[in-house]
Amino acid sequence: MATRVRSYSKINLGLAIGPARADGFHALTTLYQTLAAHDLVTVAAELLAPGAESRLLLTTNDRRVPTDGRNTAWKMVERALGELGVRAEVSIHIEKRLPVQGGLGAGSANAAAALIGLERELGVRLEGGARLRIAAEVGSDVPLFLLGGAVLGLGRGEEVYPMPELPACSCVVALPSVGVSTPAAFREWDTQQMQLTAEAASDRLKRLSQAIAAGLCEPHSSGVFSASGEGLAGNPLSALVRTGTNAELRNDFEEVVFRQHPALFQIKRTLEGSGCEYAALSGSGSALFGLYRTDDAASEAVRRLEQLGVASLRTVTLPRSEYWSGMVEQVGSCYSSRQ
Ligand SMILES: C[C@](O)(CO)[C@H](O)COP(=O)(O)OP(=O)(O)OC[C@H]1O[C@@H](n2ccc(N)nc2=O)[C@H](O)[C@@H]1O
Ligand SMILES: Nc1ncnc2c1ncn2[C@@H]1O[C@H](COP(=O)(O)OP(=O)(O)OP(=O)(O)O)[C@@H](O)[C@H]1O
Repeated sequence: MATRVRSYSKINLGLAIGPARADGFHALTTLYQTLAAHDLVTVAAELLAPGAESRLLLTTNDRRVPTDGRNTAWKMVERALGELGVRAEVSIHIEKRLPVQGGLGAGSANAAAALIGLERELGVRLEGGARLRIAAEVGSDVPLFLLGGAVLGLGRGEEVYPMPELPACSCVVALPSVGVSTPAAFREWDTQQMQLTAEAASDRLKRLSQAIAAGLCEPHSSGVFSASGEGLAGNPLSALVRTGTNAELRNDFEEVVFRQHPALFQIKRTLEGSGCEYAALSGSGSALFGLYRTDDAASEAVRRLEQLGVASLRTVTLPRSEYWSGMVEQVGSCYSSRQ
């Protein structure tokens, strides 16, 4: 038997970049939201006798994905076996459906999915704190995938806090053909922001935190919350975006990435057409997303992107309960392609 795990993606509803830290990372405040669009990660694992060496085999349908110790899923499994103090033979197959270097956290999600598959296969579960710790060692974006739904990311993005559920809504992700390197985007940010004092850089983080808190609080504090509104109307996501748009909900990477790739700004404008609640770059890009009030509005966005010659995918935002309920499936053979 093997375990197949839906390795869901994320967008960053807002992302503020703070000062560069001594360890080479940047302080961040970000609001992650998981999406239903996913890769498939299939794990088969068997315990080995004490004294044997662990054996890992990683395969994938995408030539750009490393199949050795550089792969995020490999790193995660190696660390998890070490933490559990066991030896095992582990096969991982990654069926890539999401873009590589897209800003959708696909590689990071693969790492979390591999851990979840491994635990299922071995019938063990790492303690919660240890899971988050090794996830953070593998990458700043990995821990969010151990929570799912709407997640606040602090520190370098690895310090994660579950936020109130935001109801699912239609999402269109535009997939420009360029890839953006995350470290290069951070370096470019530093070059552009050299004149900013550390205090001013920290203030950016605070302003986004305040926008998130104010937005998530608004439907409750104003007494207008209603589940009966059409699409996004009257829900906390809508309130967040409405409050945030007037304040600080944005992605700082846009300042860097749009300058280097002006076509991406054009795509954001296209996503912002009728019925769009909010559109932004995700992470360091190159993917951009738009959130829509209705399915018709999302279809219209896809059509307009097609006219521009830009590929896209239609998906929905994935609240935490749905993130976990549909994630795992037991399969007969490791590489079966049934979905
Ligand atoms: C841009 C985002 O996708 C936003 O969600 C993430 O911050 C990136 O997370 P990730 O891909 O998991 O990134 P990591 O693998 O941890 O880091 C890759 C590289 O990006 C830079 N990096 C990353 C995160 C951060 N807070 N500051 C940084 O400066 C560092 O140069 C680091 O070596
Ligand atoms: N499991 C994996 N899947 C995809 N890429 C991987 C994986 N493991 C390592 N990599 C390497 O990581 C690089 C970035 O991958 P990824 O697709 O996660 O970027 P991303 O979508 O920009 O993620 P993020 O939003 O976290 O910045 C790739 O160029 C690839 O060489």
